[in-house]
Amino acid sequence: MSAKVNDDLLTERRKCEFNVEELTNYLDGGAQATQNRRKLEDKVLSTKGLFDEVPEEYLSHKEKYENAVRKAVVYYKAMKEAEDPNQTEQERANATYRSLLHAAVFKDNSPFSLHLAMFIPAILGQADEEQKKYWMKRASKMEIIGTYAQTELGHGTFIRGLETTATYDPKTEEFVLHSPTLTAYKWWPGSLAHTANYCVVMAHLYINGKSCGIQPFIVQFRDEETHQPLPGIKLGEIGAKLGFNTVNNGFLGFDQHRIPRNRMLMKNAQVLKDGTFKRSPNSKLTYGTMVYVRVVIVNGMANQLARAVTIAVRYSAVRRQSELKPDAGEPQILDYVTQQHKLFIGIASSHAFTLTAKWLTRMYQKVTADLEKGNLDELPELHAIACCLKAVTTTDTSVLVERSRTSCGGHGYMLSSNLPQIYGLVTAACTYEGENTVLMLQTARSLVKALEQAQSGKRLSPTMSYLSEKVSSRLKWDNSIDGIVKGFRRVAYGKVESAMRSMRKYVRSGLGPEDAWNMSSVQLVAASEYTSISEADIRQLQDTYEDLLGKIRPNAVGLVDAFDFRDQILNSTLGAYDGRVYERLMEEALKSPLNAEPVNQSFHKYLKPFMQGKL
Ligand SMILES: CCCCCCCCCC/C=C\CCCCCC(=O)SCCNC(=O)CCNC(=O)[C@H](O)C(C)(C)COP(=O)(O)OP(=O)(O)OC[C@H]1O[C@@H](n2cnc3c(N)ncnc32)[C@H](O)[C@@H]1OP(=O)(O)O
Ligand SMILES: Cc1cc2nc3c(=O)[nH]c(=O)nc-3n(C[C@H](O)[C@H](O)[C@H](O)COP(=O)(O)OP(=O)(O)OC[C@H]3O[C@@H](n4cnc5c(N)ncnc54)[C@H](O)[C@@H]3O)c2cc1C
Repeated sequence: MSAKVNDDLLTERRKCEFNVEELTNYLDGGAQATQNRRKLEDKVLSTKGLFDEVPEEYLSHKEKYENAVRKAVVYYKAMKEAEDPNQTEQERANATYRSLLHAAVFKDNSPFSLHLAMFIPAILGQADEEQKKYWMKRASKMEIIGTYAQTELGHGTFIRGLETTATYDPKTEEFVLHSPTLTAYKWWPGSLAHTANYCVVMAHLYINGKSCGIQPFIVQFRDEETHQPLPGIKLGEIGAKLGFNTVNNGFLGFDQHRIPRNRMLMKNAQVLKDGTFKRSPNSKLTYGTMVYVRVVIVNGMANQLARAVTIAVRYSAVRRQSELKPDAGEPQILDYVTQQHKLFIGIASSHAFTLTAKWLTRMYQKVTADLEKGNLDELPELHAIACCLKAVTTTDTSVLVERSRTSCGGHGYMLSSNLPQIYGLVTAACTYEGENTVLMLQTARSLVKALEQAQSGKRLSPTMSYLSEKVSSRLKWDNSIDGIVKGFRRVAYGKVESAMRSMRKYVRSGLGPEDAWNMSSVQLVAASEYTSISEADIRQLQDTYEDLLGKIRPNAVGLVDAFDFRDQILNSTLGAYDGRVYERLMEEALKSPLNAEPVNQSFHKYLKPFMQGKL
């Protein structure tokens, strides 16, 4: 018999003014997609051995990793078996697109995540047809496990500064991979330490002493039978982190490690047997895997933020605290407008990121299809947009997940709430796949170029067209959606124009272009994101905003129920559908190994002698 649902949550669900299932279907892309997703979740989550006997927060660093590998094997086998052969690739992708199935199994991400998130996309995007056929067969059947090894101890952002070398030896038709310094060691790649046995390595190619830029190489670094590191390979784990502690991030050093010529992924650039180098049509095509993951991250943020606000809103409907009016009893904390302010922006942002992710994915698919036909025209715009949206959505999600945590008081600080772990996952995304400041500056680079083109009368791409609109200096402000968008466009135009004016001022003062850029870089980053609008407008917007909070209030629980996360996926004492928060907090607390005995051995070993002055 299922546990009794909390009365306040029942009341909230009765008050909801819209059809929750309809919103769930919309988010999934239709009723059939909801059905597919739920069927997939039913199948996978009913698999034995997927969940932890002991909560992983009570395991050692080593036990956590070993437990995660145990679960990853079970999980990925269950996912493979659950796949519906009658579904199209697209339907299958949709079914997992919104599902955070892996989050039900891995609170801190999976030791296989890089295999799926980067190793396979790197092969798909960087291998020639023959290489793709061979490596995709092995990688998709999990015969090999891979990762993406680009970052080094000494370099992460500056790819052209990577020190790992790949020197072509035409006599043996091999590349010699070498880490000339400690800072050249690959450092950070997920799964690298003990899980994977192959990786795509980004290394500086040299032929006859001449630099041929950064190229991708597929490299085996562990024996497929014994899993021992191969000769000339130094491997290890980089240590405990804020989060991602079951992703097995590692380091790898090469000592004159030889690989055959056909291990350079040669879709874009090629090295012939005699060492002839055939350049890529655009050297930045080598960076293509990162563009893909930045697009995926936007959708991932939407899902993670939805998970956090579901937990915090349901908890806020159950938690009663303080007095809003004398003798009126303790209200639900969700009735405090400050609590609504903290949480409802998170609900709205998750929906905004979901829609943005769909739009960006379509743009990515179009540009990728054009690239296949040799048309690179829209690649710079895709890069600029992907940089901006990855940076903005990860920054906002980190802020909003942390706000969801602090809105739950002390219980939000419990690992059993799962809010700290979700924060650990999303805040990492502000750094990986391109540190956010660096990516915003890439976008700023495109904005400055676009404004210069607009000022010389050239047509701009759709996403930059706001820079060529002659925006009147006194825009008639109204708080309609259209009016607000126009306001933002005017602010955005002003930010770019001001940054550019600042750079020109520095150049006139005698600074070189690079120093002028650096001096203006705070403004340039601001030009790539949005900031405030003028004073007078704020009051009008504020009234509208507070009115909106009141309209959302009766639907808040319905809005998060519509995300349709199962309790296993929320994995939270505060966010379960039945709202039995206090019982769950106690159930989880009793699982602490410290509660196995009333008196811990440290009393007799240390405390008692200390308190009796004998230590
Ligand atoms: C798990 C829970 C969370 C849920 C989220 C879901 C996530 C899904 C998967 C998550 C799983 C695992 C997580 C771990 C994954 C993380 C893996 C990594 O971190 S891999 C390493 C990532 N590293 C980077 O991103 C490095 C960032 N640096 C760069 O990209 C480049 O160095 C640079 C772009 C900053 C500069 O490159 P550089 O060669 O120096 O170029 P210039 O600045 O000189 O010139 C810029 C010029 O080039 C164009 N350009 C740059 N990059 C690209 C590109 N990618 N595509 C196209 N064009 C590009 C740029 O537009 C400029 O053009 P101009 O015409 O000259 O202006
Ligand atoms: C959880 C996690 C997982 C990761 N997984 C992988 C992986 O699987 N594979 C992989 O290859 N890498 C991985 N990385 C590494 C990640 O890609 C790098 O950390 C990231 O690219 C940033 O590089 P960095 O750490 O060297 O920082 P740096 O590049 O040294 O940046 C440090 C600071 O300097 C600033 N800075 C740098 N350049 C500029 C500039 N031009 N203008 C202004 N400011 C600048 C940055 O904004 C930042 O604040 C992972 C990282 C994390 C945190």
